[in-house]
Amino acid sequence: MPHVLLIARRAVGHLGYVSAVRVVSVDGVHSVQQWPPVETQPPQVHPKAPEQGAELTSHYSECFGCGEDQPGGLHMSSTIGAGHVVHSSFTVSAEHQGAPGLAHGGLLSCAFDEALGTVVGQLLRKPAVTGKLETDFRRPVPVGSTLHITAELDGTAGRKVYASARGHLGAPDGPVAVEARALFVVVDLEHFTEHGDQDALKKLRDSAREPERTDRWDINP
Ligand SMILES: CCCCCCCC(=O)SCCNC(=O)CCNC(=O)[C@H](O)C(C)(C)COP(=O)(O)OP(=O)(O)OC[C@H]1O[C@@H](n2cnc3c(N)ncnc32)[C@H](O)[C@@H]1OP(=O)(O)O
Repeated sequence: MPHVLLIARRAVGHLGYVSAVRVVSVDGVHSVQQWPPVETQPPQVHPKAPEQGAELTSHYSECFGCGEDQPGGLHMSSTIGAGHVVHSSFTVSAEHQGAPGLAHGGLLSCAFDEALGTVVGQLLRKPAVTGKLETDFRRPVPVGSTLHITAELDGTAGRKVYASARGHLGAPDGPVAVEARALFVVVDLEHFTEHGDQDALKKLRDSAREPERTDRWDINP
């Protein structure tokens, strides 16, 4: 099935910043999508965002995506890249199978949610949650392989943050197996205090007081 993906990025004068046009051709049927779907402003990286090359620690030890205390989790690791980019890696294990020997698509979407959430949270340092996540599965991802995911901030529009990511199979320059785009929405702390687990939030808040853990609380409590 032929897929053609073309991403063109341009500055739109003083009105806005990013306009990426995504052209997809599937079996001769063409559809043109603009990404981000609305006019956006350039992402404002927080002055306290980790510097390029910084290896990120988990924002919450029980997070399914990156938590070290989550035995069934994805145990993803991430590093800050150049510009508005975070590099993450995810190794597919037998627990992540859908078909025999192949990663489950939902698990792969989860890995992208994590990678995209990481670029948003770590670079903007505002609590934000996924509002919409769209994933294109382009190649099967076998058990034992590692996906090298590059996630990038594409722009902001008020509380809306747009980010996209590509997952390369086996190596950072390997073939693209999965792509994803997401809308994150910046939320107040009440989002977590009203709907989340109060005890776990208190534990997280307390651990954020430890000097080496000050990175945790302001990202995604
Ligand atoms: C470092 C961290 C890594 C973590 C990675 C993992 C991240 C996650 O998985 S978070 C968990 C999954 N997500 C959630 O549980 C979110 C559940 N949803 C919600 O709480 C709410 O719907 C929420 C907060 C997204 C939006 O609600 P609310 O705050 O009332 O804002 P609302 O006015 O509806 O939306 C804000 C804007 O976003 C737009 N928007 C919201 N959802 C969507 C959507 N699905 N599609 C398109 N636009 C949307 C709205 O149209 C609105 O746009 P505008 O400002 O132009 O009017």
